[in-house]
Amino acid sequence: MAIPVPSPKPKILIPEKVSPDGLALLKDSFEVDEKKGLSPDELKGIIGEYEALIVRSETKVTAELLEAAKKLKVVARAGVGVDNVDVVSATKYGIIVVNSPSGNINAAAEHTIALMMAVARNVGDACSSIKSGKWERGRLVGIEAKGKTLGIVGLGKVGLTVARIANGFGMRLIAYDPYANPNLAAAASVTLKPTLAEVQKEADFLTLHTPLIASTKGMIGAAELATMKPTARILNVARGGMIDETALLEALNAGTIAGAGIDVFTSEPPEADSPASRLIAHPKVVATPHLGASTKEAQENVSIDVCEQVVSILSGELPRSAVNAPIILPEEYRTLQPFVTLVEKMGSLYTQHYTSHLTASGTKAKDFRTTFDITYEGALTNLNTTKPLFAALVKGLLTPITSSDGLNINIVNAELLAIDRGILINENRSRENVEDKPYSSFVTLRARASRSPSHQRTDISRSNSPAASRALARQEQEDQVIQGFVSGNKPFISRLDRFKGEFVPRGTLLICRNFDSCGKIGFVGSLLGKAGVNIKFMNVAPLHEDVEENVGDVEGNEALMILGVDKPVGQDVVKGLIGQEGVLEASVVTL
Ligand SMILES: NC(=O)c1ccc[n+]([C@@H]2O[C@H](COP(=O)([O-])OP(=O)(O)OC[C@H]3O[C@@H](n4cnc5c(N)ncnc54)[C@H](O)[C@@H]3O)[C@@H](O)[C@H]2O)c1
Ligand SMILES: O=C(O)[C@H](O)COP(=O)(O)O
Repeated sequence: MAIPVPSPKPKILIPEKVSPDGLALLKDSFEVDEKKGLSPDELKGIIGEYEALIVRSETKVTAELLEAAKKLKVVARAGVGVDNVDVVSATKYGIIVVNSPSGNINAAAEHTIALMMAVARNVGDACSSIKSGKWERGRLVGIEAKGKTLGIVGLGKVGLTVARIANGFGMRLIAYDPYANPNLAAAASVTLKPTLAEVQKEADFLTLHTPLIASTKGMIGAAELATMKPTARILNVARGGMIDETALLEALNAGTIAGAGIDVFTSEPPEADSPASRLIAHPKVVATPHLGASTKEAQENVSIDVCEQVVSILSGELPRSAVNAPIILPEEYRTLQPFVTLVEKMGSLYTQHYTSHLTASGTKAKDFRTTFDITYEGALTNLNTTKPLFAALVKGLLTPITSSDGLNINIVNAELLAIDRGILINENRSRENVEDKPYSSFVTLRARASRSPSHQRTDISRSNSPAASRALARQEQEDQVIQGFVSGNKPFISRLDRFKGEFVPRGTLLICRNFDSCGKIGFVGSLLGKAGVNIKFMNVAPLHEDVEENVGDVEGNEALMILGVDKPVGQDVVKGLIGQEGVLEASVVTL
């Protein structure tokens, strides 16, 4: 009689130090190999045997490694940041990437407070001094946190936790975060300021808690440091690259900044003789080697969180925090995919356009609102569920302002994430006849100027009285509106703000509001040409008829110019456009 050969257990590779608490969940059903210190070539040589890979921030999960990982189903990051994982390649190979977005929040917040107190009381300098046999009580007098102003940049999960702890120290709390939930800020006694400049100017301690994204890269440079108090101290437990390390070094040397507490660096570990390594050596700096998440408790949390998800995936179930999770289930794919793409692009266009446009006064107008109506018309009203569209909208709205690390939006968690951010989305279906339009379904996204109930607008629009018509015109002026449709499986935007005009939401777009008169196109084209930017297509959108009918002549001669360009347009070029030749406002978006 043939003896059945037991099928081998699936294998899991762990090339870094991950807490054993999570690994214990794996050991019965899987073969768990903990192999530290592998070179990239050694890792590539063995990865083909494994179905799961669990890493922290040190293992580089490259496209080359993933290509060799023929059996791999999941890469689990025991922490938040997936900067070390090539997520695009993982998605291409059908490998799910999961992380633990909240397991180390408290650890990062407490580490920030540890650095703040160490910098306030010269703990680093005092420790080196006493260890070298000195007794320098006079030189090492510090300051107290009580009564001082803590400026928080980025009031998300870690920023809010820092605020709550610092509140207990009796500090005054101010923050800059254009997308923060005002209710959560108020509950933590934090006053939100409209600009980073105000926070910089008032802060005795300035602490950074944003993701590293285009808008935060180098956000604290020489100009920003120059506006801070010379007694101010600066803290970074978020990501290297947000503070210009050379500028900070110069400010510390010049005595225009009093100290710094730094856990993260542009390059880790920092190269010898780099600005980062000179900062680390500076007596006014307390530095730690990316230890924000390195507590026993946080490591237990993240390890259990990701190991549970590895078990789910290897058992054929959906994980709770997949970085590259699908928004749509396979059976819905065919009908919904083009609309999911459209709605996600509308959300992303909303956030980028309304929070990055430069106006004639030269100031950046951040106008991110939190109450939205999304209306599905035509064939879309017959859908069984709009959950994927809702998730796509939340993803579109939030992705431009969050790094891929922290935000894994899918149909399961979209509503919760929106609520966390204080975002209210009313979904409506309208059976209005769209047969006269060149498409069968379209979607309207309306960000309300105030939290007025969604039915109010319908009531106004049904009335024919002049007063109601004026009220409608006012609302049209104040609401921010984006409308789109799908034709031939391709998404189109048909209205942006008060302007109608069809364009494909893809690539980099320069969007200018200008007086509708001759010469604009030539002017913008020549400025872009000088900057080496090529125009791929352009579209002029006049005022939308709803607005035109009701507003009269006041702004009737304005139009929107949308230019598809072949590369990003620098802020200096955008600034050069505004106020010239009737260009009133401009924004650059990448979709
Ligand atoms: N040092 C460590 O070991 C460690 C540990 C955990 C987290 N982190 C890092 O800490 C940072 C914060 O993490 P989190 O979990 O609180 O993230 P989060 O997404 O919860 O919060 C980030 C906040 O930044 C805000 N923001 C985005 N762009 C902004 C801008 N231009 N200006 C001002 N605010 C802006 C967002 O609105 C959000 O509220 C991340 O960079 C994360 O990678 C580091
Ligand atoms: O992204 C994170 O979770 C933190 O930066 C911690 O990274 P680590 O797991 O390498 O300590």
